[in-house]
Amino acid sequence: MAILTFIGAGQMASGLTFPAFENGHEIRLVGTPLDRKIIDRLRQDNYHLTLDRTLHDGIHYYQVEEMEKAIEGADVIIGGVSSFGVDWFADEVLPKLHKNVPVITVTKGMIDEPDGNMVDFPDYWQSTKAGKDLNLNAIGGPCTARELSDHDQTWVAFCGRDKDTLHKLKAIFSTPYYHISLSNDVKGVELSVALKNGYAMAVSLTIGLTEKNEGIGKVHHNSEAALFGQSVTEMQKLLKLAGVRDESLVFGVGDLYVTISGGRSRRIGVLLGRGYSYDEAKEKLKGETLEAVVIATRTARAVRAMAERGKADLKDFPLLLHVDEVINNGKPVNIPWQATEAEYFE
Ligand SMILES: NC(=O)C1=CN([C@@H]2O[C@H](COP(=O)(O)OP(=O)(O)OC[C@H]3O[C@@H](n4cnc5c(N)ncnc54)[C@H](OP(=O)(O)O)[C@@H]3O)[C@@H](O)[C@H]2O)C=CC1
Ligand SMILES: O=C(CO)COP(=O)(O)O
Repeated sequence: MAILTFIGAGQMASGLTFPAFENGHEIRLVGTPLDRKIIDRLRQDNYHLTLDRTLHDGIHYYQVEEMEKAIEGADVIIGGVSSFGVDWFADEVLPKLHKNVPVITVTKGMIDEPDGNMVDFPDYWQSTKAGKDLNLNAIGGPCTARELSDHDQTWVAFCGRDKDTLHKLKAIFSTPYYHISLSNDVKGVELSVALKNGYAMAVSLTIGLTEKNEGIGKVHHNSEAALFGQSVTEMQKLLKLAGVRDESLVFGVGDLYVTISGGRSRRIGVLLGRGYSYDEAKEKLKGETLEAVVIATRTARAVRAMAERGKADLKDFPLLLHVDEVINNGKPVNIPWQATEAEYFE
């Protein structure tokens, strides 16, 4: 039995307690300063307010000021914040961790540098004073927290630099419904699953457009599939520009599928497709964790920076740049269909 301390009691970290608890481990779930109500309610009856599921009885719950107590004696630390909590995690959590205790995080996202270099979060944390000696790993791939909580068959990748650590982490979390591939291409896996958020929003524009033209509830799959293909093409080019391994794309592609089917990034795309402005859509989804807009903005900025330096061709990214225009410049949705046509000759 291992002691697992989850920091951040959002939906994903809390969903991950299911496989971990069922494998017999001691679970300590610590809320961030924003999770106070979630922890209060969990302490009453194990019901998680935003996950909308009841966690296993026997999990230990901690408010943020009890974090150090929860970290004491832990064998693994699981980071559960969203991309909006990355700096809080760097400033408030990393300095409290011991370098021989592995960390694994669920956070998806990336930071773009002025030259267009895209930095994944494990690398970002590793570059901080408190993070430089830590053993930082991450989870990427298609996984919605509620479906994992419901024991739906789930397939993810654990990535990190040390093979033995990854095998140890896999043994802790692996169950007959939680399937874990391993990779040491941290940047590849993490960028792939981050990029898909912006593209899930882009594909979902077609869902909203269909509803706008033909009525709510009307569904067409051709247009969704067309932009799915275009998204994969653009993601593949982005990963190539980032210099990562080809096989890491597959985790982002699976993630794109699940996010279009049932993610929060879908909801904003659908509203934009229906004709709401970005501000109106944001207002309608107030309180939701919407990472897609930040990711699409950062990715478009990175592509433009690389294009200025002659490293990328803007013509390769019509969908990304259109989404960026819609959310950041108020342009109406007008999918650049012609630009998605390609010619492939040997
Ligand atoms: N690796 C994987 O398998 C998967 C990962 N994800 C990713 O996991 C991350 C968390 O998603 P999810 O749990 O669904 O989101 P939630 O919104 O449920 O939880 C987000 C967590 O981050 C905290 N947080 C947000 N902003 C801040 C801040 N400024 N400072 C400190 N803490 C903050 C939240 O507090 P509060 O709840 O009060 O906002 C909460 O603890 C996301 O990056 C998401 O993309 C998602 C699916 C699968
Ligand atoms: O990452 C996800 C599933 O793997 C969920 O994405 P959303 O943040 O869009 O809900």
